[in-house]
Amino acid sequence: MKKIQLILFGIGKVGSTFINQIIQAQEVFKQQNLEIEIPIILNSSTAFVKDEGIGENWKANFEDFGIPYQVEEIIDYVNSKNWKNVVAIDATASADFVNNYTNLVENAFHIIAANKVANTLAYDEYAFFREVLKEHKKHFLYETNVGAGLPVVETLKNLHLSGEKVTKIRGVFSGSLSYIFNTFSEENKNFSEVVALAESKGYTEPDPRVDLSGTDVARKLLILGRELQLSYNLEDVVVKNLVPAYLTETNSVTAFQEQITDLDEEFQLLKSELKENEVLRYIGELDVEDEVLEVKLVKAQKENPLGALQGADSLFEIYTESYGTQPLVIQGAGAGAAVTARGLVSDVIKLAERI
Ligand SMILES: NC(=O)C1=CN([C@@H]2O[C@H](COP(=O)(O)OP(=O)(O)OC[C@H]3O[C@@H](n4cnc5c(N)ncnc54)[C@H](O)[C@@H]3O)[C@@H](O)[C@H]2O)C=CC1
Ligand SMILES: N[C@@H](CC=O)C(=O)O
Repeated sequence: MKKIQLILFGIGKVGSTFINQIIQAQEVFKQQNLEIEIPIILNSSTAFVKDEGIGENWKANFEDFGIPYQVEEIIDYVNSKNWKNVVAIDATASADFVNNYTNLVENAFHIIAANKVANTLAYDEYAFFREVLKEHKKHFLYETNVGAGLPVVETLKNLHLSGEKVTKIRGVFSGSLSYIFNTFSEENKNFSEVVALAESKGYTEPDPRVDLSGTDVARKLLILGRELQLSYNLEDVVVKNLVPAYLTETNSVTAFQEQITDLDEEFQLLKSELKENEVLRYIGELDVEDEVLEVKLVKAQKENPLGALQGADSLFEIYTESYGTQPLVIQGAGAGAAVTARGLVSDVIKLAERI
């Protein structure tokens, strides 16, 4: 039996769903000769440790027996246990936490991340971390960075590494914005109400401005570009920001949520300009040949693939030399705790096959 210890950073919507999926899938893991445990769970200030695995009562135990921690103490503790296969799961959205990645890898942790920050650092830092991984022979998996549980990163990587020339990637990369524009186009609700609904369903980032500003889609575009070994930076992506400057940086998330009604009038106007068979779509496009990375709001006809999307579905069209005029298409729920957590579990299984 191969034993794997998961150290879970971030027990919000995705992290807590991940714990429950891991607990519920124990029998399936056993059939694959795997014993997968989560001995440590952490939020930004508190850790709960149980060497044999946290078990079903983890929430109550975290509240009752959680202790303050420093990441360095967690690393020392894990080292003292001599566990053979240790994986840090990053289910935070934290840029600060990413500063620990190198230290974790140097201390024998593999990393699986839903957090997109490490893959969108300045190119030099991104490349440096790849070197650290190579030097320490550790794995870093992040399928959920793009399209939540959809197999986008691996598909693109496989195409590229098999010598297929990818010419363009285009689509609706944001599950939350897909949901927002689907609902806003079809229902008689203010834009601000629809954003609040998307937040309540767990589709947005912890700070919804990361979605509405285009940053989340720009990150995904950059991550895909870097899978094609293109050394772009976030600044290379031309982005249509839906959040006005005065709501972008200076206000807290709560203050933004209180002021988001300021956007209602502008979006109502945009909606009134739509023809009957049109919907708004926030799309990403990477044109490899023309070196264009762009995130923009467009009008799409309901009967074409972009316009026909439902719910929080994302759509990725990959154009290559072999998939010329008819692209390879990956479509499905692009956000939500259940699909994202399952994507993390699937990365754990992939990692287990490699170690
Ligand atoms: N919600 C979704 O549909 C998807 C989310 N993701 C990514 O998953 C990550 C988590 O998203 P959610 O669960 O929705 O967010 P969330 O806000 O519900 O949870 C984040 C958790 O991280 C914790 N945290 C923050 N800083 C930390 C630190 N330094 N150390 C340890 N814990 C820390 C917070 O206390 C919170 O428990 C984000 O990076 C997001 O981009 C990726 C794909 C889809
Ligand atoms: N907020 C993101 C979640 C997945 O990455 C999105 O809306 O797509």
